[in-house]
Amino acid sequence: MQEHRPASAYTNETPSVLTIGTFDGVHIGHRAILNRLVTSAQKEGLQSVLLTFFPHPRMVLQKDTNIQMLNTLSEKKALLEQTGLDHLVIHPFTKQFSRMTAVEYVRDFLVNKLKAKKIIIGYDHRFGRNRTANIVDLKEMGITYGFEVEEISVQELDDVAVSSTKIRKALWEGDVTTANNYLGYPYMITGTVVKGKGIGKTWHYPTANLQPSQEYKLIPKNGVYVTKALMKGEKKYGITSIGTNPTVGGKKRTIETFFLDTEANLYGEGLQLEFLKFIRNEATFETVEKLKDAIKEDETFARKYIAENG
Ligand SMILES: Cc1cc2nc3c(=O)[nH]c(=O)nc-3n(C[C@H](O)[C@H](O)[C@H](O)COP(=O)(O)O)c2cc1C
Ligand SMILES: Nc1ncnc2c1ncn2[C@@H]1O[C@H](COP(=O)(O)OP(=O)(O)O)[C@@H](O)[C@H]1O
Repeated sequence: MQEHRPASAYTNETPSVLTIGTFDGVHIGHRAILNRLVTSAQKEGLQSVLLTFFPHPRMVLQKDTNIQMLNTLSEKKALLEQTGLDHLVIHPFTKQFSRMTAVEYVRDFLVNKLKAKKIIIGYDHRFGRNRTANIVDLKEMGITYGFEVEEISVQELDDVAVSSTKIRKALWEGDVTTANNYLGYPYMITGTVVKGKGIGKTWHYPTANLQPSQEYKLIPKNGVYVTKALMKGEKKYGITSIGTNPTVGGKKRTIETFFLDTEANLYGEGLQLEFLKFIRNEATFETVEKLKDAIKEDETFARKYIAENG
């Protein structure tokens, strides 16, 4: 898969089959559409192209700083890489871009730049300045500019929307099992290990504090989870606590992992943490001793889970 950022970097002259969207999560429903795109391009000897806008239109137009996404851009690239897609075009959704008329957008951008010969798109897709144009307009423009429009059915689009909503809701409720079923892979947070309070080591439970690489990344509900990460190519399981550590009077929300059977200095390391199973809610214990007992139980739970599922 080749990456082109911004769209002006795209110079391939072979006609393309194009789809447009955020594809946040690249979940099973998204992959069905991408599979259709890739297969159609292969059959007709065309290039398969996904046009995605980054930063997300909502970040730009509504200055939405609370936006929560299932994928960072680099996670999304890695997932798309597996789909067989030829080209990922990442274009910044600026105010100026949003003011393009529907005809300018279709003629100059989709046809002249991205060489669209076929556009696979949802029946409810809207585009152009103020999002005034719809799929009927797109089909008419197709006659003028020589491309075909293939509509993604109501059913298929519904499935995609339902999955995205279910995944977000499940993660906000800590239900990573449901989220992972819809995603088709374990939910992950990528980031860097930073220094914490330095208490963990004194309890024989050192915890690697993960600073997510992007602020817009959705963090699952506060609680304790069985997790997994690769360290120098080696699979390591852990128990991760997401929360404010109320027992020790913490305030900041942290993502801390005690890795089982591991001894390593992880400060400054990049980690991709995969969430496998919810264990329990975060709790405020009366004493640190009781918290340590709870962590011991979490560890027992995790070892059993890994033995049965790992
Ligand atoms: C598996 C696990 C479960 C945890 N559960 C809780 C909890 O329920 N409540 C809480 O206040 N802190 C919990 N903690 C967080 C500890 O309070 C925290 O790891 C400790 O304060 C050490 O922090 P430090 O790594 O910044 O030194 C948990 C930590 C781990 C590793
Ligand atoms: N098994 C392990 N799991 C997690 N971190 C470990 C482990 N073994 C050693 N470490 C190191 O210990 C650090 C965490 O120790 P801790 O006392 O909790 O300090 P901090 O509060 O700074 O996170 C990690 O960042 C990592 O470098």
